[in-house]
Amino acid sequence: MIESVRKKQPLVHHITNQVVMNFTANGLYALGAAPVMAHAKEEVEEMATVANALVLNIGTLTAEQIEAMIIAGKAANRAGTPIVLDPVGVGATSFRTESARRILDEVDIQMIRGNAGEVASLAGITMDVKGVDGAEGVDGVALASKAYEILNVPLAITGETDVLIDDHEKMTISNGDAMLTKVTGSGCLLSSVIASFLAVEQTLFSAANAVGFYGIAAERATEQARHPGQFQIALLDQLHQVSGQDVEKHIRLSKQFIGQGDHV
Ligand SMILES: Nc1ncnc2c1ncn2[C@@H]1O[C@H](COP(=O)(O)OP(=O)(O)O)[C@@H](O)[C@H]1O
Ligand SMILES: Cc1ncsc1CCOP(=O)(O)O
Ligand SMILES: [Mg+2]
Repeated sequence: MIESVRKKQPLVHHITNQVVMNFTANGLYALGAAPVMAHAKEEVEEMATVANALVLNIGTLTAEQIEAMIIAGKAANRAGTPIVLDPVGVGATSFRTESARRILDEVDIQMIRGNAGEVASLAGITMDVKGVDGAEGVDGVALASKAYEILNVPLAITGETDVLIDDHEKMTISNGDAMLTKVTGSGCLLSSVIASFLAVEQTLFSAANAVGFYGIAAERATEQARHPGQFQIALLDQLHQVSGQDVEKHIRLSKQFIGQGDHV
């Protein structure tokens, strides 16, 4: 799958937060995609129409930016372009929670990627969320079915184990390294990596492949860099180097088929 991404070099339009813009752009260039950050209401419709995927990330949201996200989202929907929503910090403030829910009401989202605290809050499942980091000790695997039942949008809930869910399947992926939690933007970059893969193939397996690819890159990065600063750079280097064969060989993925009624 990563080889198809590198071949296609998908244009990934981002409306994203101010903290992670540079890191995200570098991460996408490193893996072989083409990022563009375009936020102005006056241009997002045009940009989303030509892009191969759209990322809506509410990390440093403003009222005007949410308007731009809805304009871009509707344009992407008209073009059949996949959209990933990163609900950064949902649950921490009511503005974040209400804005993310408004986006979900007005735009068809192909995948929500967030930590367990964010996804639970978005679904209205009670949890304690502070800032933009996940709630402590929350089991994403247990949360996934309940949250999917409520939100009815494919989910990637990340943490020590990542869980992806749609109508048909639930998948867990246990690649990655805790060092990812020491670098700001590691979740945001993953959302953009998923969007790059969905630009090539709009399936849950494609998103799972993106999560595995990213986790393997992080594992290799920690072999070279034991501290956060070096790790951030090593991660970019590994996103450039990990191959499709590496993913096939090292992905730790388990699948569970979902029959009728299993979500309940
Ligand atoms: N304890 C952990 N061990 C290994 N990987 C982790 C751990 N916590 C998070 N990750 C990985 O870090 C990346 C970002 O996930 P997460 O920290 O949940 O996002 P966010 O930064 O949005 O809170 C994902 O690839 C996830 O698998
Ligand atoms: C620290 C911070 N504050 C607002 S957005 C942001 C970045 C969050 O990035 P991530 O969720 O990927 O760690
Ligand atoms: Mg995040």
